[in-house]
Parts: sequence; C-alpha cells; structure tokens
Amino acid sequence: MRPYVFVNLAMSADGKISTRERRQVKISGPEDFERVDLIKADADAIMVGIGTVLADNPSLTVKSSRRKGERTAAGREENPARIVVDSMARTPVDADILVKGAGKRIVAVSAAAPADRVDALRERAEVIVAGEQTVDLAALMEALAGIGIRRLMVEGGGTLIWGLFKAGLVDELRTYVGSVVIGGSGAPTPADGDGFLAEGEFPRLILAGVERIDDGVLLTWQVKKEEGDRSLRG
Ligand SMILES: NC(=O)c1ccc[n+]([C@@H]2O[C@H](COP(=O)([O-])OP(=O)(O)OC[C@H]3O[C@@H](n4cnc5c(N)ncnc54)[C@H](O)[C@@H]3O)[C@@H](O)[C@H]2O)c1
Ligand SMILES: Nc1nc(=O)c(N)c(NC[C@H](O)[C@H](O)[C@H](O)COP(=O)(O)O)[nH]1
Repeated sequence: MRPYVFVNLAMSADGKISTRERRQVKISGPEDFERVDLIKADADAIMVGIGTVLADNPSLTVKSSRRKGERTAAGREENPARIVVDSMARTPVDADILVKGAGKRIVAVSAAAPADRVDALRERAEVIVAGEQTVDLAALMEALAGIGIRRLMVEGGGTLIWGLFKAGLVDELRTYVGSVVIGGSGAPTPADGDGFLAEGEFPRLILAGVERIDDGVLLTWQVKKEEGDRSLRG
C-alpha cells in the first residue's frame, strides 16, 4: 500500500517554478495561497525535496485562521507531518521545517547518508532510511502508509516531482498557472530530472478541473492508473 499522492505547484505562464538562480518567486496570489493552506491542512503529510529546503527554507506549517484550534478533516490539531526527501542528510538542523511549529517531522535518507549527519537529524526528526544511494521513493511510500499517512501532498521541487512521476507514484497534479513570465532555459519546471524519451512512458492525465483564481488558473489533473498500482484512494 502507499498513500494517495497529490502534487500541488505554482508555475509561471511560461512553465517555470522559480528563477534560474532557484530563487523563490511569488507566482500565486492571495486567494491561491489561501487555497494551498487549506489543502495542506487536510493532508496527513506534506513532502518536499532537499533542493526546496535549501532554496526556500519553507516551514510548511498551516497558517489559515480556520486551523487555529480547530480540527481539520484529517482530524488533527497540529501541523501535518512534514517530510524532506534528502538522500545525503543535508537538511540543516536549524531549517525552518525542523524548528518552526508543532507536529511530526520526517527526513527520508539513503543508506549512503553520512552517519554523523543522520544522528544530528535524529535529534529533531524521525529518520527513515530507504534506498542505497538515493531515496527509494516507492519504499518510502510503503513506510509512510505503514505509519498511517493516507493523503500525502507534495510541494516540489521539480526534481522530486520528476522522481515521483518516473516511479508511477503520483495520483493527482494540481498546477496553478500564474500571470507572470520568468523565462530561462535553466529555470526549474514542474518535472525536471532526465525527462521521459518515449511517448509510451509519458504519464497520461485526465483533466478534472479548471478554475480561475486571482489572475491565473488552477488546473486539476488525475493521473491514469498503471496496472497493479496500490495507492490508497483519496
Ligand atoms: N513554484 C512552486 O510551486 C515551487 C514549489 C517547490 C519548490 N519550488 C522551487 O523548486 C526549486 C527546487 O527544486 P529542485 O529540483 O532543485 O529540488 P527538489 O526540491 O525537487 O529536491 C531534489 C532533491 O531531492 C533528492 N532526492 C532524493 N531521492 C530522490 C529521488 N528518488 N528522486 C528525486 N529526487 C530525490 C535529491 O537530493 C534531489 O537533488 C527551488 O527553486 C524552489 O523555489 C517551486
Ligand atoms: N503554491 C505556491 N505558489 C507560489 O507562488 C510559490 N512560490 C510556492 N512555493 C512553494 C514553497 O516552497 C512553499 O510552499 C511555501 O512558500 C511555504 O513556505 P512557508 O511554509 O510559508 O515557509 N507555492
């Protein structure tokens, strides 16, 4: 079994998720940030890659007033579990994700991560070891389902999202297209990595929703299921 995995990201009108210097930019407007906050509150866990932690230092806490002291649909009062996919245990021990707000933190590392780094992270987070050189995302998903995570939100970045698509682990993609042009052939996009080469490999999507938000548009896509997929239904 694995959690229901949905990716939420914001990209510019020209398909970039940050600048070529990997500097975070506001693509969403206030209404879209509020939407993101609400879907965060209803997820059991939120996942990002180490590239996003190093570039943006997000806390991934839930901010909306609706959450103050209220139970969410997920039945929790504290923040969703926050997960970093970090093969070599490079997450700084003072990263906001580890120090800001209450709730569980998980750092997923590979067996190649230096032991001293892993020990330092264990002081602040639960550490899951999956994979030899890089994190084995399928094995990680099994482990997360095993600790009760049923709905998992992924916030990026492009390398992690690519890895999840490559491993057939994405159920839903929510892409907010904002009214800005970022440009740059080296600027991150929603799915980076090596990319697929053959058409037969491309994950296929079903358009499930189109909604105008702020001065942009939210596209909701369901990913067509592969045979034998063991995702929990969202
Ligand atoms: N606009 C948005 O919605 C949004 C959201 C998040 C991040 N971003 C941007 O994305 C950029 C960071 O993206 P990125 O691609 O550099 O980093 P990332 O956050 O995707 O992290 C990638 C890292 O994850 C680790 N990893 C471990 N196992 C992996 C596996 N099996 N598959 C894939 N990755 C694995 C690797 O160390 C890899 O380098 C930043 O510029 C950030 O601002 C934008
Ligand atoms: N939906 C969305 N629209 C954007 O315009 C943008 N730049 C991000 N970027 C993702 C970013 O990595 C984190 O979602 C937040 O910035 C959370 O960070 P905090 O918890 O507030 O520290 N996400």
